[in-house]
Amino acid sequence: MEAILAINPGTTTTRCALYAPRGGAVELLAEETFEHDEAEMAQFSNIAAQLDFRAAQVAAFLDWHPDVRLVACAGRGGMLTPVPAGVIEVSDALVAVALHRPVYQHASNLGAPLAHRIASAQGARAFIVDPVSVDELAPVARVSGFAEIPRFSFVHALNIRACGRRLASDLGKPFDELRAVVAHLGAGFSIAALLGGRLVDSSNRMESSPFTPERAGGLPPLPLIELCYSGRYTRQELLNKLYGQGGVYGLLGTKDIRRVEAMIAAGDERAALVFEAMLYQVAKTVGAMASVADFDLDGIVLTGGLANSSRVRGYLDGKLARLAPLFTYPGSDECRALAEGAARVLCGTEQAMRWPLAAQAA
Ligand SMILES: Nc1ncnc2c1ncn2[C@@H]1O[C@H](COP(=O)(O)OP(=O)(O)O)[C@@H](O)[C@H]1O
Ligand SMILES: CCCC(=O)OP(=O)(O)O
Repeated sequence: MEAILAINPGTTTTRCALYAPRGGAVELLAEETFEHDEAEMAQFSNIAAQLDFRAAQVAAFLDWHPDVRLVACAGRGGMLTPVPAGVIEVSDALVAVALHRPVYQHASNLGAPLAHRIASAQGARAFIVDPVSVDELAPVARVSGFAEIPRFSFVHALNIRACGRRLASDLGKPFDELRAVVAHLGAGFSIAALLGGRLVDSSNRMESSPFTPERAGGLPPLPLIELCYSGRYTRQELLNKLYGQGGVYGLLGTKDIRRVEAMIAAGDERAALVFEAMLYQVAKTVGAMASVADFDLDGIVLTGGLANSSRVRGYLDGKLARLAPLFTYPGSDECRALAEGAARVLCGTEQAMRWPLAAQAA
């Protein structure tokens, strides 16, 4: 049976799924999540060094399904240089950038190399879809008050655009006419204004943004500069405090919001304050993105792991319901979104871009 393999490498997991293409849509055949504990990952000096380890797991997953013939592999795209939204065909040059010259280190940089390796072995095509380096910021959104550091985009483009498509379909509206704010609330958050199918502005984990279960979010710059020069921490220690060990983890010692809710239920007032502060910052950022849309919205979408929580939904509904109708699409089915991107290319409804993209080659 013909199938598309989707590969989503995350910090602590490698998710794989097989889908049968059905025109531009897909049907799930099988899925597997390989969990990687911290001790296991500590043996690798950097993300690129994890490639063989993760490739072996994806190969094992494929061995469990000998009846499928791959027509395409779609990997989650990484922290590349800025690209438009859409599907990009993976080439040797793209693999080299993702592995050796990414803009930042992130597990998603392995999506292109993994897809390319497996597709090449099976004579299939390899793609990445809506990588986290999608940058469709409007010119006005790029200007900061410091010429050397303009605003830029790193965003959960894959899930946010998939949610936009789903909202458009639920509202019976074309995607390219949709006006929405989508709040992706996972281990990291991205809150984006999606106007006419474009991510014209978004909060960015690298700059001012709400704190998350594991990321510190936007911090006052002057104390941060002082801390950088204080000698108290190495560069890597500070980076870890901002990404991975910041946010709720740094404040309460857990990244699991279900545990935080249990602490609140047991009467922990500090946990209640931190939980509220995180969502208060989310609501403020949704409001900012609503202003980008001139407060003229078809809907606000809550998605990602935190959207499973009725306490999270209740708080944000109380703050935001007057702005626009709220829609909840819990979790993030990124493997399906990857496979759907590949399926759209295979059936000819979307063209894959070639790397290097025209703007980069110029
Ligand atoms: N039912 C739930 N209630 C509250 N929080 C949840 C629930 N399910 C998942 N979460 C939280 O969502 C976060 C992970 O989100 P997820 O989108 O799965 O992560 P990732 O960004 O790694 O893909 C964790 O902080 C987790 O505790
Ligand atoms: C949006 C940048 C990529 C990112 O932070 O992804 P995760 O939250 O999935 O780690």
